[in-house]
Amino acid sequence: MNWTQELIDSAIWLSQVYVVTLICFGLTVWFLARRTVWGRQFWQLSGGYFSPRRSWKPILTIAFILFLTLAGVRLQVLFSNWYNTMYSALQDLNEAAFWLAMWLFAALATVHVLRSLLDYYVQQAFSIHWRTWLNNQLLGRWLDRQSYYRTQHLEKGVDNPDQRIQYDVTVFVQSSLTLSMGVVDALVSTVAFTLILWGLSGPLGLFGVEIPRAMVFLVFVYVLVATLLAIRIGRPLIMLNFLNERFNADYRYALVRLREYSESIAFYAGEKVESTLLRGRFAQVISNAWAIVYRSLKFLGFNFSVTQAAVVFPFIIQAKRFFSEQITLGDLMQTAQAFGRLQDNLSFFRNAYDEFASYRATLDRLTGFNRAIDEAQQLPRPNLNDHADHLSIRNLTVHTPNNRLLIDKLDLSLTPGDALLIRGPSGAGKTTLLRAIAGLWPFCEGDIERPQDHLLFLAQKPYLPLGSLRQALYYPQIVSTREGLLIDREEQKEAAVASSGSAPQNLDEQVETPSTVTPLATHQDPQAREILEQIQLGHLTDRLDEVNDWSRILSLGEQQRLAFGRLMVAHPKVAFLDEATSAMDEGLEDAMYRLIRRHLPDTVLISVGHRSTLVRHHAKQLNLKGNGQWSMSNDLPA
Ligand SMILES: Nc1ncnc2c1ncn2[C@@H]1O[C@H](COP(=O)(O)OP(=O)(O)OP(=O)(O)O)[C@@H](O)[C@H]1O
Repeated sequence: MNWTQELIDSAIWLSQVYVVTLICFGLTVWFLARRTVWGRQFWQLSGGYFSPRRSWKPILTIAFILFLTLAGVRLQVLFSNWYNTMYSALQDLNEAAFWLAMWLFAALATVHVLRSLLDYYVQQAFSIHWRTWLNNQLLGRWLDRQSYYRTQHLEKGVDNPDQRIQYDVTVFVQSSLTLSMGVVDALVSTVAFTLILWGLSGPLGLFGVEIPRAMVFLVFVYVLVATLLAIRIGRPLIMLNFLNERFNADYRYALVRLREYSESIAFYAGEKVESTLLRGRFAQVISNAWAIVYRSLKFLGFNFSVTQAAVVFPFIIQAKRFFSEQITLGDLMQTAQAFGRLQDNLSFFRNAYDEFASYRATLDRLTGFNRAIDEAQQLPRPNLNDHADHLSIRNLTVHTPNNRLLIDKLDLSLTPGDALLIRGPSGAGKTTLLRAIAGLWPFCEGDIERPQDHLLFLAQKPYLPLGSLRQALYYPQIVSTREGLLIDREEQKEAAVASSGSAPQNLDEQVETPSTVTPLATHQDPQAREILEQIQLGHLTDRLDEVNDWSRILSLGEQQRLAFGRLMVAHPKVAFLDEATSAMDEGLEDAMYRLIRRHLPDTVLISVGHRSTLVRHHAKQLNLKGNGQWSMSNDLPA
């Protein structure tokens, strides 16, 4: 074999095959994206990423990855030829040729290692960019126009959105790449090794008929039959994998809720109920896992048998020609190697069926997620004019999701400095009215005028974000303190480096949790400290920059006072207080309302509450009856 010529041939082969593959790859993607369900799903999710109008980079990178994949195929062909050279040298007892083969191997192996590393790097970099783009897309859509909230009003909501955004995106990107490049690799290798095998195989007599180049035909028939059977056996795995993701996510969610509501559950001593629920969900996971095991046993058992039978097959067929000296030992070994490669390549489709099954399940989940967002955004909204600087409601009718009338044709107008108290029996629709004004409630019609950005809603249990107390106070404004998570990430990197020298131990201890992170430098911010004093949380001024789970540390009354602090920071034009003082004693409640009135004299206050002590802070009162009827009373003692 002339290895100098081989080098030139390889360059020519690579350039020709590259052009052909590039065209075929493009046409196939185009065809699949138009003609198959999953192709359309893929395009719906990622068409934007590959659009040249956005950037040429993704397409160019894919083209480069394709080139590296083909270079890999060519290297395998060269290795196959090398086997022939080496075994022939051994058979001829040609020492010089043997040592030359060793040098050749060193050169081929070096190129192989470099190509593999470059391929790994480019594929990973590409996946990370693609994943970042897709994550931003989904996250943007999920947060846009409150889809994360409104999807709960859909008839068929969306389960485990967290899993879909975090996990499925990663799997989708990785599998798209490995599957598509796997197919290219398998197809091109199939052609290349078929040609090698064609040159090496001879005729075979079967039932009195002589089949020329029998081995090539036999391997194709063999793998084709095996693939068809494997697809039949493996089909149920698609559904089982889909269910596996869902059941695991459901179980994880139940565990997260146990953590979130640990105190309430502990007070109720609700361990039995929780345990039943958790065990029930885990049982689902396990029974599905068994179903996967049994189905995989059949599937893998079949695959293993097919692969094992293929090991001796080429030797048996070529043995006669070898012993009659028609072919050399090198030829025999190359036949076995080429047959093995061909078998592997053709079997790619059979073996990858499993991965393709979960890939389709992932596609279903991601497109289902997108569809739910679209539907949520199409849910009706009241006519919201959010450019006004006052609050005015005309003809507002509010229903429950099952069409029970809550409020009928409400008219209301409030000017700066007004204070309105909404009262009524439980379930009358007080909170729902606030939801409607916020634009969150789809089941209402009418006209609402209100300011756009200067609204603040305080719920009975204020939401405290993850982070420092300062961030909780300024929420929803973004505060430029260093985030605990940032520090965490640095620490994780350090831990990863520290553990790289030895087997990782006690990673839990090496990576600290946010609550034990070194306290951040306290900001000398007089406003925040002053506000804390005014809302009677002066004892917390030195802990403003402590990152902690504040919703667990602060009592409900303290959290409600912190929410009043938010009002003072935000200076809203309209503030909604939904039972926002329920956990305070009457003295504190009075102090908080007076404080707000003193600091925000022009803010429109709309409170929801049952306590009669609230009446004195509100000159107007709206009474909801719960059956659509309502009444307004004005000029109560302020
Ligand atoms: N997401 C929902 N799906 C179905 N029904 C809902 C939903 N949200 C609220 N409702 C129903 O709408 C009605 C009004 O609820 P809302 O929370 O507004 O009452 P409320 O007057 O604030 O009561 P409370 O004083 O007890 O807080 C209730 O009957 C409630 O069950």
